Amino acid sequence: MAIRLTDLHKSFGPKQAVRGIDLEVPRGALYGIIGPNGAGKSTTLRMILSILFPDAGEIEVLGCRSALAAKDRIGYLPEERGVYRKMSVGDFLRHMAQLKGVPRGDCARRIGHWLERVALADVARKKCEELSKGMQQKVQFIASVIHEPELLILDEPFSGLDPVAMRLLRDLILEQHRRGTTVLFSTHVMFQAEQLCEHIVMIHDGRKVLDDSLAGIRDRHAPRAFLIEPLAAIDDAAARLQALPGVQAVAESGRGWRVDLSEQADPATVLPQAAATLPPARLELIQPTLEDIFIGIAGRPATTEVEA
Ligand SMILES: Nc1ncnc2c1ncn2[C@@H]1O[C@H](COP(=O)(O)OP(=O)(O)OP(=O)(O)O)[C@@H](O)[C@H]1O
Repeated sequence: MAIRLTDLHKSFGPKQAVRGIDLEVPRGALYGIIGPNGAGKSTTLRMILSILFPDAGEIEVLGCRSALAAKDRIGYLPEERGVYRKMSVGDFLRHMAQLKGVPRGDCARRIGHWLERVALADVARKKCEELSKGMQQKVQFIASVIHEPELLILDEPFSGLDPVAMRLLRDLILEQHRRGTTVLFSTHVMFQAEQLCEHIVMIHDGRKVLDDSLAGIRDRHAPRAFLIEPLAAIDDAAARLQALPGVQAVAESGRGWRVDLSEQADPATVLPQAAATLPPARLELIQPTLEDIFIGIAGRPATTEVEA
């Protein structure tokens, strides 16, 4: 295991931020920790990194009792972005690389290579404060990988990035994963985890509520809705669909309707009935998103602040 957490607890005054989290991340895995704002993701990551210390529980990182003993083998992109504003980008990256044990003679080559990769080859001499927020984030990502860590921990790596930068970062994270780095990242934007991860850990209110491969999650959370687009317009189509046994709700969607099923209904029974009622041009099951699954577990949308 790259990371092993056992019954981890952390409170801030009366606030129980993390309440009994167990987690095992195998070496080489790509894990996404998801959950709404305030769920306890950053607190968990900070405890893994020994930035915070748990009130109770055990932590093992890369075979060590503490991340401090393995710090040169770990890369970290913190949620609160922090480049040295007055330093040039090149000096900042040189400083970070040397802190992590990159040989002096190899720093310039690695920095040049990475700045090129993130399309920032021309900013090495600029002061960090002259860069946009997204550019600073790319620079900070470089700082987290320049020493070729075995374990890479990224706290909300996509926040504040435009779609092009987001895609670039996603590709770079996948590349790290392919070269064997264990990657653990957090996000409150669930589709980002769906796009990237093979394994999802969902945290809600300081507790782990889901820990499974994406494939396993899909198997366990069968579709509970379908989309139907009729061949021809029919006036009372929505009412006809709503009248079918097992249908909970019907809502207009594009050229047709989204039909949500009640808990007991079997899609294999309802779909043929819907097709007979409303001959379809298109009829397909809607896979639940992680967001839907989260709502199913937590009973509320994932984007709201969760407080105890
Ligand atoms: N240093 C601190 N002092 C007091 N309370 C804190 C501190 N750090 C976190 N908390 C509280 O602990 C809870 C969990 O916070 P945490 O930052 O771990 O959540 P998160 O899942 O990372 O959310 P976000 O995506 O908003 O960062 C929140 O209620 C937060 O207000």
